[in-house]
Amino acid sequence: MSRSLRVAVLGGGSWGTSVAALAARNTPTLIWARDSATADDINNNHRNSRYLGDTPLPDALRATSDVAELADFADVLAVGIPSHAMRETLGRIADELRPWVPAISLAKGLEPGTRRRPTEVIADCLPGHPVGLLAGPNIAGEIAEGKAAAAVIATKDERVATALQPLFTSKVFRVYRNDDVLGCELGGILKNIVAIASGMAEGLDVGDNTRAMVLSRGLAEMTRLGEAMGANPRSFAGLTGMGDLIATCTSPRSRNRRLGELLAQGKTTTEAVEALGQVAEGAKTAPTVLELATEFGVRMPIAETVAAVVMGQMTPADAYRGLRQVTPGTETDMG
Ligand SMILES: NC(=O)C1=CN([C@@H]2O[C@H](COP(=O)(O)OP(=O)(O)OC[C@H]3O[C@@H](n4cnc5c(N)ncnc54)[C@H](OP(=O)(O)O)[C@@H]3O)[C@@H](O)[C@H]2O)C=CC1
Ligand SMILES: O=C(CO)COP(=O)(O)O
Repeated sequence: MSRSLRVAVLGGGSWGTSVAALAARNTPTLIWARDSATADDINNNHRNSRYLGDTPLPDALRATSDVAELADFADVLAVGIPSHAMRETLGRIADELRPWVPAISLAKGLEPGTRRRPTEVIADCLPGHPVGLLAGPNIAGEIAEGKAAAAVIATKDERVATALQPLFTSKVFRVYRNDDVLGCELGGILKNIVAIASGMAEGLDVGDNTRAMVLSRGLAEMTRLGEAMGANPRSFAGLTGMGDLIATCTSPRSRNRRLGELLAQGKTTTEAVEALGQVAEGAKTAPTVLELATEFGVRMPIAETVAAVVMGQMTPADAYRGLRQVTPGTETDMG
């Protein structure tokens, strides 16, 4: 009988660790954290105290801060590095990986400067490797605590998706397949921007009706951009679109939503990011998405407004005054 596929996770933050914990319950799993103290904490205490507090991790999960050891171990690579640092980190492992190893992105942001999606960055850095992503409404702390959820593995290759599905599945974590990589990836990336708007709504106490408007119209502009870029609009109604939008916009544990709240309290973006101590991809992604919107000729008033706030060009209160002033078109045209 062939041995089970070994999962290597690049990135020892909250999501990389939570995904590694899922995999470690099914198959041998090794996680790489650049900070050796994090690797030691996982190996010795079965915790990642910095990112997941006291939540216990499986005893079987092993950690390293040596990329070569991770590359040597990998039958499957899951990449849990924030988008802005993914290229540099993959560059350290690219030559060491066996060429057939599939690489699955866990990230939900665009690379600043290039506007490339994480799966595109992976394809640039690991040419020839099967590429895909895992996404959905998955607030890391909840997954690590064993709360029930579902996600999607998106790849173009059905056989790869089918091989990967059981590695991350548990009794309480259901993994679907979708071949619309673009749509699934954009859902996770774009919802972070709407989550910042939702956090600002919370901080400004504008009310639940206003927040529902922002979520619905946010989903409309996410879908509009996705469709213009060639994604399947139905993906935006699924787990990686509406599902993740609802989780991130409503969860007090979402970093993007918290960023919005901090901005509404009068913090600058730099102060808010520092106060979070964890990545909130929407802050860098919002201005980058506007470049895509221009390229594809799509109107994105919510992204425009969030970008103006994170760049310090508008206050959250003015943003909400502005959003209320958008001239409504036909709803189903998503205008
Ligand atoms: N947390 C969540 O609920 C979810 C997050 N995601 C996505 O997962 C991705 C990873 O985020 P997440 O784990 O949450 O982030 P965290 O902020 O929890 O952790 C970030 C991790 O990335 C590492 N890192 C940061 N900069 C670099 C760098 N320059 N080189 C190498 N490593 C670096 C950090 O290392 P160090 O500790 O040494 O700084 C840390 O291990 C993001 O794209 C996020 O949107 C997706 C689904 C759920
Ligand atoms: O993507 C997420 C949940 O699916 C996590 O969102 P935050 O990065 O806002 O915490």
